[in-house]
Amino acid sequence: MQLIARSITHAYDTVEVLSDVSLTIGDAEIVCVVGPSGCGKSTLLRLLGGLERATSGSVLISGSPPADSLNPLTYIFQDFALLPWRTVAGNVSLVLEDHAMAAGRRAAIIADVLARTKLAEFAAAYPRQLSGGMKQRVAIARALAVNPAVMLMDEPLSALDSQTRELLMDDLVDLWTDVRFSACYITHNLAEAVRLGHRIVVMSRRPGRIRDVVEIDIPIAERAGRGKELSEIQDRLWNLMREEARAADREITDAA
Ligand SMILES: Nc1ncnc2c1ncn2[C@@H]1O[C@H](COP(=O)(O)OP(=O)(O)OP(=O)(O)O)[C@@H](O)[C@H]1O
Repeated sequence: MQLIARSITHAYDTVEVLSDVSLTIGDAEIVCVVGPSGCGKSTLLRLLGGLERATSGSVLISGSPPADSLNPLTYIFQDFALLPWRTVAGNVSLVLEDHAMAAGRRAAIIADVLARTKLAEFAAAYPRQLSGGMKQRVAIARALAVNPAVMLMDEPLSALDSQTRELLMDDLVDLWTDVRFSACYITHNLAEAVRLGHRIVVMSRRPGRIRDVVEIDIPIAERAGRGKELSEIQDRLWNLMREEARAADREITDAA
């Protein structure tokens, strides 16, 4: 299945936030979106997921989601969005409870995604007992439970400290190698983008337009050992973004 944004323009009242954005998230592809603060990245993700409707342009799905997909699109947020009164297994179960299925199948799905996210031993724990990294792994497990065609990830690692972020990036690489999920992955962090993205979409400042798309042809599983090449790509991205980021920063400061 492909998720396609076709010439999206979006405004809130008179403020144009996105302008003529077209992009495709293909099968088994992680597309990272980077750009200065306020350029409309989260808005783009909400439009892709159908939470809001674009002022003009359209979001299309081409092809079929996996046969056993319960939800073609699912979100992963920065703040994990877990229910504190439910256990780890209970939080994952939540997304399955709207779907008619035998209790045995539900339990099997939960066990499978907890194993994939290395949380099997923590099934009975509550979110307050978990570190930030583990909480985000629960959110990832919950997203995987519906076997989505595309995961919509809004800065999923940015609430975590840098060591935890590194560990979770390794986990995401392992997971992708195992499951080959597709994702639109919003981030401020260029190191994350070059580690995880097959393609990196660089946005201009608001109204966000696509300034450039950088493809990385190093296999994701090999990137941990290719630091020099990744850092060159990161420099290239930063050169594309620097002036836009500076201008966006001045804009926000001026408005304060
Ligand atoms: N529901 C809304 N109503 C009005 N304005 C909004 C709404 N959501 C976002 N905006 C405005 O749209 C612009 C883009 O916001 P958005 O959160 O999409 O940007 P972003 O690139 O994700 O920002 P950041 O990188 O800081 O998270 C901002 O100026 C924001 O204030």
